[in-house]
Amino acid sequence: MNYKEKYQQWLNFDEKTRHELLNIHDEKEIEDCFYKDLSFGTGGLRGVMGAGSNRMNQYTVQKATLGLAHYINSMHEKKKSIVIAYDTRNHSKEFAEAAASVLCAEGIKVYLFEDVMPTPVLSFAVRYFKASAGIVITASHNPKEYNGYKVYNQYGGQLVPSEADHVIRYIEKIQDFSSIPTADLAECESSDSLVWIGEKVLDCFIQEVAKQSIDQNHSKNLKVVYTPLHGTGNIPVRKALDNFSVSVVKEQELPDGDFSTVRSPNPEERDALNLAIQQAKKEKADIVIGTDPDCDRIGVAVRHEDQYILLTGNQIGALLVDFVLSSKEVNEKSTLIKTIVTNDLGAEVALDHGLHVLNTLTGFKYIGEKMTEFNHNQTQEFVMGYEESYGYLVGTHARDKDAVVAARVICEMASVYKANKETLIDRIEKLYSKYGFYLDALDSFVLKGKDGAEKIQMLMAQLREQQNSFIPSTKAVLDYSSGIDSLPKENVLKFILLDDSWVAVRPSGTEPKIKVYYSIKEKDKVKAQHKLDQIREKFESLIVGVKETISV
Ligand SMILES: O=P(O)(O)OC[C@H]1O[C@H](O)[C@H](O)[C@@H](O)[C@@H]1O
Repeated sequence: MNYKEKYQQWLNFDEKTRHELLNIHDEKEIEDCFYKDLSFGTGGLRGVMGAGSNRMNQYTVQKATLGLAHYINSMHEKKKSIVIAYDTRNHSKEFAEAAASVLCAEGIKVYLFEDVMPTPVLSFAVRYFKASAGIVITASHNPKEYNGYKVYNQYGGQLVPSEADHVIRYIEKIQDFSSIPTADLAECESSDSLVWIGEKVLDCFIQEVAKQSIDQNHSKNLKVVYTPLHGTGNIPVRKALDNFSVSVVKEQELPDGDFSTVRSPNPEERDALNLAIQQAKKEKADIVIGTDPDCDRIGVAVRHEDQYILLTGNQIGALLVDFVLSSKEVNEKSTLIKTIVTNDLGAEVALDHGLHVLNTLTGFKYIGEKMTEFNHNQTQEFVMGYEESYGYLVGTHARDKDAVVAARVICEMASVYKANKETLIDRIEKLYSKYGFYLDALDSFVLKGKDGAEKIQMLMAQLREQQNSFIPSTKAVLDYSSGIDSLPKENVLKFILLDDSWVAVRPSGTEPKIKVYYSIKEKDKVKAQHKLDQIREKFESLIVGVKETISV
C-alpha cells in the first residue's frame, strides 16, 4: 500500500485521528506520516507523536504490543507477564495503558506502575517480578514532540537486534492497525491480570542503589543542586541522595510533558542545566546534577574556582571508573564495558587497575547483553558500564544505564574529593597528567524526513568512498558495516589517526541525525583544541554541503 492509500485508510480510524490528518495540508508531511511504519531503532520504537503509521500514537503502540505479545506467547512459557513503566511525557500513561490492554487481551499478565518511573527501575522490576519482558513508554531525552517504546527482555536488558528481529517479524504480520483486540482494564484489574505497582518496588531498587555506596563519610558536607528536568527522577534521585544536602530546582521539579522551562531535556545539550546552574550560583552549591525525563542519563556541572564547569559524558565516565576502582577489589574477571564511540580515558584507567575492557556498539542494550552473558557463563564480572552519551551503570541491579545510582556515586565522589580540597575538575586534570590529555566533542546534524534519511545514507557513502584520503593523517578506517571485532554489523565509520586520536561517524538510531564523535589525544589543551578545530572543519563542510543540496 502506498502512502496515499494508507492515509485514506487512517481517515476512517476515529474522529480525532481524522481531524488531525485533515489538518495537515503539506503533502510532504503526509508522506512522512505514512511512507513507512515506525521501526525499531537503537532504543526500540521512537518517533514524533501524531497520526500516521510512521508516528507514535495509540495504534502504532497497540500494533507493536500485539507483535510483542505474539512473540512472548510463542515462547511457550507457562506464566507470562510483562512489566510496564512510563515517563512524564504527554501521552505516556495513555500509551502504557493502551499496551496493557492489548497484553491482557492476549492472556499476558501486566504489572503496571501506578506512577511515572525511571527506566532503570523498570529494568530492575523485570527481574524482581520474574517477568517475561518489560516495556517503558519514553522517548528518553528527545524533544517534547517525541515519544517511544523501549522493550526489555526477561533479564532486564533492552532488546538487541537479534531479539528485536523476532518481535519485528510478528509486528510485520499484523496488517490492520484498527482492529487490534483490547481488554477492559478495570475488568483485568479485578481478575488480577493487571496489577498496579506501588512504592515497594522503588524502595527495593533504592536499597540496591545504596549497596553501590563507596564512601559516604563526607556526604553531609556537599551542597548539591538537582534538576529532574520535569522527568521521572525527582523522587528516586532524592531518595538516593538522602544523605546529602540537596536543593531541587523548583521550576523543573514537577512533571511537564512540554518541558516548558528547558529547550531540550537532554544532558548532552549545554543549556539543559542552565536553570540549575543559576540556582547553584545563588546557593554556592558544589555540584549541579540533572537527569533526563526517564532518568537514565545524567549531566554534571562542577563549581571550580567560582565557575560552574560542565563535564562531558566521557569525563564523567572516566571519573567514575577512577573513583569506583579506587575502592573496589578487582580480580582476573573484572571488566569495564564501554561503546566504540566512547573515548579511551576511562578504559586507560581501567586497564591500569588490571581490568578487561570490552567495547560494544552504541547503545546500552549491548552493554546489558554482555552483562547477561557474564551472568550466564561466569567468565567475566561486570564492574561498570558507560557511554559518552551520559549513561552509566555501577552495579548489576539494573541492566540498563541508571542515573539514580550515577547520581549517588557522583555525589559521593565529589564529597570525598571536597574533603581533600579538590574538585572533580582537579581530579580530571590529575587523570590527564597521568594518561595524556583527552578532548572529546560531538556534532549532530539534523536531517529530517525521507529526504533527510536519504542524505544521511549519501553522506555515509561519500565518507566510505573517500576513506583514507578524507583526513590526511588517517592510519586506518574501521568500517563496522562489514563486522569488526566480532561485533554485529552496523553503519559506523571510525577514522583512526596516526596519534590515536579518532573520529567516528554514524546515523543516530533514535533521531533524524548524523552524529560525528571526536576523540583527540594531545599533550595539552591548546594543541588538542587546534587539532579538533582543523578536523571538525573538514567534516562540517562535507555534511553541511550535502545537507544544503536541494532535494528533487
Ligand atoms: O542512536 P543515538 O540517537 O545516538 O542514541 C544512542 C542512545 O540511544 C538510547 O538513548 C540508548 O538507550 C542509549 O544507550 C544510546 O546511547
